[in-house]
Amino acid sequence: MTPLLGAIADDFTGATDLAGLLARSGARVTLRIGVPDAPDPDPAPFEVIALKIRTLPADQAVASARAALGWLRAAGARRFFWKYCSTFDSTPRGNIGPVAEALMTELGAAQTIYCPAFPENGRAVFMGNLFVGRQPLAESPMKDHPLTPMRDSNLMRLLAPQVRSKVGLADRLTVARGPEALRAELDRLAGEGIAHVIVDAVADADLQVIARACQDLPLITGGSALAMPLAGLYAATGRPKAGAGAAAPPAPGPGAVVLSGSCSAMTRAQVAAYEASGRPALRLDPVKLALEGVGAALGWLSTQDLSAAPLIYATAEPEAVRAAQDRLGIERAGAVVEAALATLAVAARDRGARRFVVAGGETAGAVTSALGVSRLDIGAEIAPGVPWCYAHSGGVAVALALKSGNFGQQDFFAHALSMLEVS
Ligand SMILES: Nc1ncnc2c1ncn2[C@@H]1O[C@H](COP(=O)(O)OP(=O)(O)OP(=O)(O)O)[C@@H](O)[C@H]1O
Ligand SMILES: O=C(O)[C@@H](O)C(=O)CO
Repeated sequence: MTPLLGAIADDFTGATDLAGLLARSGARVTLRIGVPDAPDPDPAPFEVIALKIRTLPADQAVASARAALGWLRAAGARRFFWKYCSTFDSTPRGNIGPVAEALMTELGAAQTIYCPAFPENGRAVFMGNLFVGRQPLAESPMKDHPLTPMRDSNLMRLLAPQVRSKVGLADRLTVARGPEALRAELDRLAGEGIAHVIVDAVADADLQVIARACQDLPLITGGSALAMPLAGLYAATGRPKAGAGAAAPPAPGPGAVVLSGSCSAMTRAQVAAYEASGRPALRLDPVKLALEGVGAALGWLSTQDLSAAPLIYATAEPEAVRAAQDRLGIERAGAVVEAALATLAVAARDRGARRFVVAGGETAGAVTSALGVSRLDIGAEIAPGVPWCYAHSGGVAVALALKSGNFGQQDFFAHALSMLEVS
């Protein structure tokens, strides 16, 4: 069937987040890692392409997003979703705005909306300002993110330098008046030449209103949560459902590994809880990795019983991250960690690991690429925005939980693994 929605995600955990919430509609969701080389004769109702473009130079990000759009259009999609982080992570120059503007041009769209709100995970947009729980974004732990530190909470100010056309706001007071009022406000703003509209949302009911008002736009942009009511609306358009939403696990075997390159506050708590529960764990030091390579970590892994699901992490407090970045540079510090975790993932698979819990979007991108995964089927949700995903890697069936840095409860790693426990 032709896809009801074609989505492009700027990182891999973001893509599984989106795919998991689309799957709540009950319709089949296929997640492609990167732009497929060939068309698929049987695309799913919801097609998601995962890119790793959040921190790339804007021209490269735009080129990848255009290629993804081309594939989705060729598959028959006519409505599109540009998914970025619920904490609006971007470099100062992009890539949220440049990609949105490029997709708008391709689609002939005069206006689009931006709504990163994800109420279930504590992300709310009010008067154009993004909150993480009760904290403004710039006062939340996101201010210390290793690659995209967010030091402003105002989405208009963040977006304006990233786009050529004018940025405006449809605020909560308008959203509270319902879909028709929001539609009228978007038309009024369009009349003023405003192409990029931040839309407030603090609760799921707001997302329902926004979805109803905007469902016919060729391009919608936002966090994953807005796609959830959209999926419900599109899936209810009377087309047959192509298969059930959640895929079944492929009996992945007892070996497991947890790999964490996320330094978010929630991941730090999850790493600490997992280690405290007595699981084997190895901490990676980026400076040591840069000087000595990954050999010692591979040696450690080779001695581990993978049925105990060992943890390997570079996760560290902001001061330690800054110290590594001062020594190596921001990019190199991230890259050595990503490369090491990717190598360790392949080594773990070759020793029998079949379940992989991976924390961090950039990290997940590096790991899935190294595992040679090109397509994921979406399974049961472990936590809001984190489903188990099933794939093939090196000829074997594997299960992957790609966890966004800030998602999940403290016991996430053990909880995820227990869902696919093999006796
Ligand atoms: N100790 C460290 N020092 C410096 N950089 C690190 C360290 N540990 C991890 N990193 C890098 O920090 C980056 C973390 O980004 P990543 O996207 O993986 O996590 P996240 O941003 O918390 O997750 P998400 O994007 O899903 O919210 C990666 O590039 C990783 O390699
Ligand atoms: O939207 C989110 O918060 C996540 O899906 C994400 O993009 C993390 O990288």
